[in-house]
Amino acid sequence: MTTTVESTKNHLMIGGMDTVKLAEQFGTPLIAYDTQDIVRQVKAFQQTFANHRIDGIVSYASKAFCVKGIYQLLAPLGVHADVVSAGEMATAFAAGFPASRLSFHGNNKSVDELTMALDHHLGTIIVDNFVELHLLQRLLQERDETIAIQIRVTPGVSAHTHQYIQTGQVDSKFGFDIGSGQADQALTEALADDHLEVRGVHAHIGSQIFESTGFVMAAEKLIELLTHWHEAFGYSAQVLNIGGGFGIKYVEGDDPQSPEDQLDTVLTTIEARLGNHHLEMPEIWIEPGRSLVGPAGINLYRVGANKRVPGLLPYVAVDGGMGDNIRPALYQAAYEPVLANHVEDSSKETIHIVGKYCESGDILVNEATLPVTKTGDVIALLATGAYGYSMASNYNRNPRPAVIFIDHKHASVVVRRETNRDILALDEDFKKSAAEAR
Ligand SMILES: Cc1ncc(COP(=O)(O)O)c(C=O)c1O
Ligand SMILES: N[C@@H](CCCC[NH3+])C(=O)O
Repeated sequence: MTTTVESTKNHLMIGGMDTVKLAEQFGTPLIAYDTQDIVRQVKAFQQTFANHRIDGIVSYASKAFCVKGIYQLLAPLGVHADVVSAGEMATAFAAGFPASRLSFHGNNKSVDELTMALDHHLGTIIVDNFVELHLLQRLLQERDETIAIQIRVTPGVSAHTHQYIQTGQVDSKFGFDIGSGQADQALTEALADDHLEVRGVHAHIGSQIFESTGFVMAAEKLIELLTHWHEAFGYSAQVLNIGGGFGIKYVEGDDPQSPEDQLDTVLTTIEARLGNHHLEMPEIWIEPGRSLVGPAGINLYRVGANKRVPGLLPYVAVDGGMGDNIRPALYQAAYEPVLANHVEDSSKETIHIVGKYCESGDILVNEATLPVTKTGDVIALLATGAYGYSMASNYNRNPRPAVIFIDHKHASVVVRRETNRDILALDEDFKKSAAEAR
């Protein structure tokens, strides 16, 4: 449990520290993570693999939250990570994360990005399509180098989740299609190229998945594919990568099967199906993003203005909003709010918690029932650790918040708060350049 309530002061605590004091010390909006919550979930995944005596790799999906600090937290735990851009790669390198434990994902990797990956001898490229495959082959041939790859396929499984975050169905921009023979073609071409070490197969079926059924179906499909590849091409995979997507609880009423329980069920299926087909157990990879960092993070805001119209729910505005958390506006995502400086009170009211951005849709929590709030109060949203800071923007030229890690009751800034100077850093002086051109 990341957050608790301190009973004398009635304050919300994270990782044993008072959120009201953190808000004062570091300013708001503020994103705070309980590092030990992340560590605990990594260990729960690793323990599940160990219980099955399966060689398992936990490869953190960096897109959920990508800053140097997270790589530095995860590296000593033996975790791998996947990156999807030069920027994520550069962040991992800057943090000292071993390149051999990075895999490179993406449906449109550029020449420059693939070159960067090869220059740094990345552990794995997860090949997504034929254009990329052929580009990679050309680059490797020019350099006369080899690299390990996994072949990403679309298993034809739609996870039961928001349509924008489903990826495993056949009609998807990601991965080689199985049914039309594309995946076979990709394998054949890759096996024929000495510059590629084909380690195995990858699939990712979606995100925020609450129960293991989709994973089980995808794993069954992948094992069918591996059986076919074994029979048709004599190919034995060393890696079976089932992607990420383990769901988390955001609000009361969300009741996901725990990520490690979902994994446990999938591993049991994999063991049984491989046995039926007399295939050796490959290394099993998972790519959790949200489940590692989501529950560990909270956002802290300070209450400013409010608007009260008789007969309507009050609007209570905080000093952040869609710039630091786009998920409510983008996916109608729901979050649990807490009045951090006065958690419990018998008198409560229902309000809209809104941000400060110039969009009517900038609503962080549509109907929140909280103790009555006043200007200067601190509101926390819980479980904001995934896809919050990583999808943050400078809309309305607002600076992005600071991010802190709470580690054994010590708070460290892992990303400093942006300033107007940071925001202006990329702007060029058009007036000057136009005058020079004349
Ligand atoms: C290929 C791949 N792996 C892993 C993830 C991480 O997903 P999640 O954060 O839901 O665990 C994603 C994002 O959905 C992804 O596209
Ligand atoms: N950004 C999404 C998840 C996308 C997963 C990326 N493959 C979210 O906030 O829920």
